[in-house]
Amino acid sequence: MTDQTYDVIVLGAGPVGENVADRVVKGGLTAAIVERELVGGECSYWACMPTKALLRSSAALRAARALPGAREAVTGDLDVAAVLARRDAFASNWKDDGQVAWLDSAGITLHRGHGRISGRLTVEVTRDDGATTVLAARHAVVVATGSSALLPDIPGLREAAPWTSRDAAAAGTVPARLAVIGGGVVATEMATAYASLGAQVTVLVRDGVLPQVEAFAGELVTTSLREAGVTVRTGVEVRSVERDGDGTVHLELDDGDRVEVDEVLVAIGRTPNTGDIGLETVGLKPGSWLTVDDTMRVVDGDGGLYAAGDVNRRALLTHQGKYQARAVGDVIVARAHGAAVDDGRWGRHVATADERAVPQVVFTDPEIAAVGLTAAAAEAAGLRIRVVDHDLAAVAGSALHADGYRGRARMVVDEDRRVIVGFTVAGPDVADLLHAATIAIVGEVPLDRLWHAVPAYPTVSEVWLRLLEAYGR
Ligand SMILES: Cc1cc2nc3c(=O)[nH]c(=O)nc-3n(C[C@H](O)[C@H](O)[C@H](O)COP(=O)(O)OP(=O)(O)OC[C@H]3O[C@@H](n4cnc5c(N)ncnc54)[C@H](O)[C@@H]3O)c2cc1C
Ligand SMILES: NC(=O)c1ccc[n+]([C@@H]2O[C@H](COP(=O)([O-])OP(=O)(O)OC[C@H]3O[C@@H](n4cnc5c(N)ncnc54)[C@H](O)[C@@H]3O)[C@@H](O)[C@H]2O)c1
Repeated sequence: MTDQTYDVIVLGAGPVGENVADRVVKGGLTAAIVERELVGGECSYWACMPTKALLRSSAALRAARALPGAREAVTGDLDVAAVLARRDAFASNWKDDGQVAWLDSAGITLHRGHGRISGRLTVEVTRDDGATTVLAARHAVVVATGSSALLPDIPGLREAAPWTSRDAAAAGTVPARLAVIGGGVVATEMATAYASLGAQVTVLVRDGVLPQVEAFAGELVTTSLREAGVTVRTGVEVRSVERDGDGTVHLELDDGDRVEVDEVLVAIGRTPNTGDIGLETVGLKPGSWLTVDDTMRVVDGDGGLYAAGDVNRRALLTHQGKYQARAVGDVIVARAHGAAVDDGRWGRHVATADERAVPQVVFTDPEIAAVGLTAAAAEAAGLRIRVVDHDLAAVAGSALHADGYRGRARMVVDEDRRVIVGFTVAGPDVADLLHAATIAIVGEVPLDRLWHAVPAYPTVSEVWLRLLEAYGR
């Protein structure tokens, strides 16, 4: 029996679910959103916001210490309690009143509880007290349930109560010794943060540091982590973990070494939140990532099922998930109204940029900002490329920005089309340089035209001119 009917039901009120619901309501449809924890999702309370708050104060301190005059004015160390308090504020003290008020103002109906699909266009919501409500959708059910930390099957690990990204983001105290398993984005950002907060950090990496980005960027981060006192061990696997009666965690490595710490953070990637959402009722496999077409409609679904954000594995980033949300919200509205669907390449109803133009900033020291393909990925994709590198320290704006500035930029050019397909820059405070590259890639701006986009002097952006000069005209 159906209790309530809406045009669209969104499962999960993370940043992506919220944006899907907002979009369909703006398009004239009704929407309900189902959330089992906090409205705002992982990003607001346990991921993007709190982790960036943990990193920001020490980055500002580093910047001041890199400048004569400012350096002399810094007379103390980082105030850890103040950093944690600012982090708490950025996580809204783990309360979602503000987000709930926003849902209200946007005309979206919130159903609190665990949502499960119970057949085509039907969702059952189970509240904490066990009461259930059955919701029906006229047009679409959108799964935006996100992802959770993946735990490897290392003997003793689960029993040792390891930290996941959630614990690292929300910790109330800083452990004296922290081991980090993994070398990706979470591992390097949290190693940077906790080292700055005073922990003795050991990073245990199976492969290389930040394997997803250009190798020079991972090398710069490794060097600076080591300079900050972090032990970075690459090419090691953790064999077993044990927490003893005193709370000390003992890790045994595959080379026989042992590491003793107070907490161990596992940061080896994500698993989709699809294990208990009723996928079996619509012929899909519980626990799997949801494969979608470019309009975010689930492949092998029932036609009314969509998936956006982390759960479809296209790009596990908030901004990219919200981009998908705009496309999927609009396409649901178009289909509901029988309007034309604009699903051609770069059309309104598709998320084409997911393919080859995903921007990401890693907030380590130095920051890494990258968009599009790495040189290796471009070659693997069969492109005929030319790689152009430039030393970021050799740009007037960088030299002014900080003494001893270290950094590097790379552009990857598709030689057949003479357009940029990849851009990576590593250096202090480079995050906001990235959008220019994203525009160049998405706009497929010809290199000959880029010469007319003149970077202001003396800014770090002048690296664009240096890269073009190195490429030649
Ligand atoms: C430590 C860390 C730092 C990060 N930093 C950044 C960053 O700086 N920038 C960036 O772009 N990305 C960052 N990310 C990635 C970013 O957090 C995710 O890409 C983003 O949160 C995905 O949004 P989402 O809405 O798809 O999922 P989520 O944010 O995970 O939201 C999903 C929501 O669905 C709810 N839910 C799940 N199952 C059910 C169910 N059955 N019923 C009801 N509700 C359900 C959950 O409770 C949750 O609220 C970071 C990730 C981590 C782990
Ligand atoms: N600033 C940001 O934009 C930001 C920050 C944090 C996280 N995120 C997103 O969150 C997602 C999750 O981040 P993450 O760091 O957990 O994953 P990741 O995919 O970035 O890195 C995982 C790392 O773990 C290693 N690994 C995998 N399996 C392993 C195993 N069994 N043992 C040891 N090492 C193993 C991999 O080689 C890789 O280095 C990413 O997709 C990332 O984009 C984004």
